[in-house]
Amino acid sequence: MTVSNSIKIFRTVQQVRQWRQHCLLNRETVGFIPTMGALHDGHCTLVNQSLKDNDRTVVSIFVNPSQFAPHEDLDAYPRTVDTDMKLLSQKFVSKPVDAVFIPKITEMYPSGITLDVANQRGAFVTVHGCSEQLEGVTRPQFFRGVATVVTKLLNIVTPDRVYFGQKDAQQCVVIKNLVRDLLINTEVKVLPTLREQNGLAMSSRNAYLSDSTKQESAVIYQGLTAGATFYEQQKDNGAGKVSSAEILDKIKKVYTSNKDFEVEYIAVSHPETLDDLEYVVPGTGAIISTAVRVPKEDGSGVARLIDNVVLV
Ligand SMILES: Nc1ncnc2c1ncn2[C@@H]1O[C@H](COP(=O)(O)OP(=O)(O)OP(=O)(O)O)[C@@H](O)[C@H]1O
Ligand SMILES: CC(C)(CO)[C@@H](O)C(=O)[O-]
Ligand code: BAL
Repeated sequence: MTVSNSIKIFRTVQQVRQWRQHCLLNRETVGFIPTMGALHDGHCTLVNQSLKDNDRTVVSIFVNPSQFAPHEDLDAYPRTVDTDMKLLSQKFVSKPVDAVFIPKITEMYPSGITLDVANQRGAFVTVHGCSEQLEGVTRPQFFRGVATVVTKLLNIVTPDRVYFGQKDAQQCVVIKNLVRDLLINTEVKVLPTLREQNGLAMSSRNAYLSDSTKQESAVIYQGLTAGATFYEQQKDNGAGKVSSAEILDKIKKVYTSNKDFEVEYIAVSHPETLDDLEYVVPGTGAIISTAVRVPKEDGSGVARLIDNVVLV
């Protein structure tokens, strides 16, 4: 166990468990933020909330292979541990995070792992619902991989509270389901999406984009906002329910303005089950979510950006 600027860096499960045991003996609550690194201000809002809510805060940085399909960007995914550590030591002036867990793949997957979607050795936690919708259509391995790694991480850290971002809305639903279904004694907190000034959701994958594409990608949130504004207007006019087709229409009109972007899906879904909704009923609300493929700066293909807005 090494200490850097008072932040403990753990590489093994055993080290985290010892530390957690210590917190328990001292009756200290623990907040946990799982990440894949390449930290940005969106991650920092999760960390800040944990620092406020808990006596101790631990962040994990682990690019989890089992949630990537073989053709996805596992190798290219930004790995910036040194910068991440600087940010975690400098950004939070009142109180730094207590610990960072940076395991190797073998530490997290002691029986090995294969990335073959049909036979995912090592990724075995399935969560009912959600896996065949939205993100699950294009990334069938994603939810099994996320559910597996988050279960492992929660088993290791056993935090009082765990923090996720609304940007990954479907992931949040999957994790809430798994915490409930596997009777895990941790409170799941979901915090709002932090955005760039132009509205683009902050994301580690934004590092793939040129400045001009980042500017143009503002259209993603503009479209979602057009849908949300239409919904609010209908609601204000006293509509008992609002047609999803009409909401989608407003969004699509905005999206046609950019021909280089390929819209993978736009969906109006139930906020808890993520089932497709024909109508949105005020009070129950909905999530409008989207995935858009935009050109990468280095010409090596496309980056897949996801975003969503919540209707109430
Ligand atoms: N803009 C944001 N606002 C709030 N939370 C965020 C934001 N971006 C990511 N998070 C949350 O941070 C946690 C760790 O996410 P991750 O490390 O995958 O970063 P990311 O920016 O989502 O990366 P990616 O580009 O791979 O989607 C997740 O719970 C995620 O939802
Ligand atoms: C939750 C998570 C850390 C699991 O690898 C990842 O999916 C992420 O960063 O959103
Ligand atoms: N933040 C989601 C992680 C992923 O896209 O793999």
